[in-house]
Amino acid sequence: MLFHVRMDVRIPHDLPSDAAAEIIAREKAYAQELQRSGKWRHIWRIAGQYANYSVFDVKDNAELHEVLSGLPLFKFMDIEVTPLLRHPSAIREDDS
Ligand SMILES: O=C(O)CC1=CCC(=O)O1
Repeated sequence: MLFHVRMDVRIPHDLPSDAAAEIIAREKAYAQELQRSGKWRHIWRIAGQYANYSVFDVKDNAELHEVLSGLPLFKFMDIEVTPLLRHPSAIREDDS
């Protein structure tokens, strides 16, 4: 199943910068591993915001929840999920 996900990152201003940097480094490694696995299909920075639009390809809602709740930045994020399905007018064969 495909899901469009918006993540807004809100790291508290009083979090020490070395702690923030460590979490961000773990977030990057986690995200890149999921991209290599094919579960995290796209990640795009939203221009001018500490936020991204992503597309996940996972088995079901439960797997999406597991993936998202495992994000090192999870507790500092607002996350909005939109389930996707193939549009009847789509012509790309690999978009389903
Ligand atoms: O910077 C972000 O948008 C948050 C994030 C998600 C995966 C990642 O590496 O950073």
